[in-house]
Amino acid sequence: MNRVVTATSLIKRFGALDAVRDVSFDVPRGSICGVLGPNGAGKSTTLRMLLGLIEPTAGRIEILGASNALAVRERIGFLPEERSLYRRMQAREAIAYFGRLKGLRADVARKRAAALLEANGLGDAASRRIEALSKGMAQKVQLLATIVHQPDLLILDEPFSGLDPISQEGLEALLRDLAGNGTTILFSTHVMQHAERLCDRLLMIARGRKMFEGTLAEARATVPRRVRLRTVSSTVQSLTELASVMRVTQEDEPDRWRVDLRVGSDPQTLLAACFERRIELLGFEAGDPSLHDVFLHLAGPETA
Ligand SMILES: Nc1ncnc2c1ncn2[C@@H]1O[C@H](COP(=O)(O)OP(=O)(O)OP(=O)(O)O)[C@@H](O)[C@H]1O
Repeated sequence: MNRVVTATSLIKRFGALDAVRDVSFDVPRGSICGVLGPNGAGKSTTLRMLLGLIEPTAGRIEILGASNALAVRERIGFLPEERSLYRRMQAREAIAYFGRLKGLRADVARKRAAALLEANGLGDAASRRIEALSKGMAQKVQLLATIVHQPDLLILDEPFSGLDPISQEGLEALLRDLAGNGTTILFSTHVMQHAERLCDRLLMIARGRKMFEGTLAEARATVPRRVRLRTVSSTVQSLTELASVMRVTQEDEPDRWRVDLRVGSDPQTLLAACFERRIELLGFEAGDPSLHDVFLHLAGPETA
């Protein structure tokens, strides 16, 4: 695997608090990788260590081939959780300014800023001050400022927070475009649905510990599959070697059952067993577990 980030046994203590406890993970080149976890899990602390903003208490980081992000800062874009654009600057100038900070020539930075605004539906906002933009527009401008120097690696801390659903969709589309053009993206979120739609890879952390690292399919495979059945035949209760079977207690719908498959059983095996035992099915629905289900399963209900 061609990796852009390799973090090994990262630990961060703040006084008596273990904010990050022995977390290791990789970010493959070209991937969209989500760092998931509830508030206080240690996501921002992990990203800040990668960026060289805070020193790990222990552990090793390799980022774009360097042991310290500051050595490769021109190749990294970072959107912090606390948004900060100079409110009196015009949108185009604000983006160009960040480009200049990353080493672009003034004329190149301005040209790119104008092109980015245009390409992202904000052409009309180019000469408006940041303070005159809506929150969603200002956030988009800040993201454009983060990518104006065309970084190889983009790190975003909670990029979706504070955006309405339409702006969230717009941001998802922009991130997909960037990834399609070869940018590696690492972002933190506590909203599982964004990760579910966007990510190739996931890192789940809870209370500073890594709970899972891998693909979406691998994450889903950690949870026993659940099937929702409809049948009036109570023979369904005899399927105990395959699953734990519970009637869904709704008086007006006595034919509904929740079937939690045992490890190693899959919905096809269950379906075959139903036919074999002549259980007449009125409904059979085998949904994928959501990332929320995966998180609850791995980290426990009190963490989600
Ligand atoms: N500079 C600091 N000094 C002391 N404690 C800190 C500091 N930064 C973070 N913490 C603590 O470390 C823990 C992890 O915080 P962190 O910000 O990494 O969580 P997070 O997963 O990003 O949460 P959120 O989604 O709320 O931003 C929290 O208990 C937090 O209070």
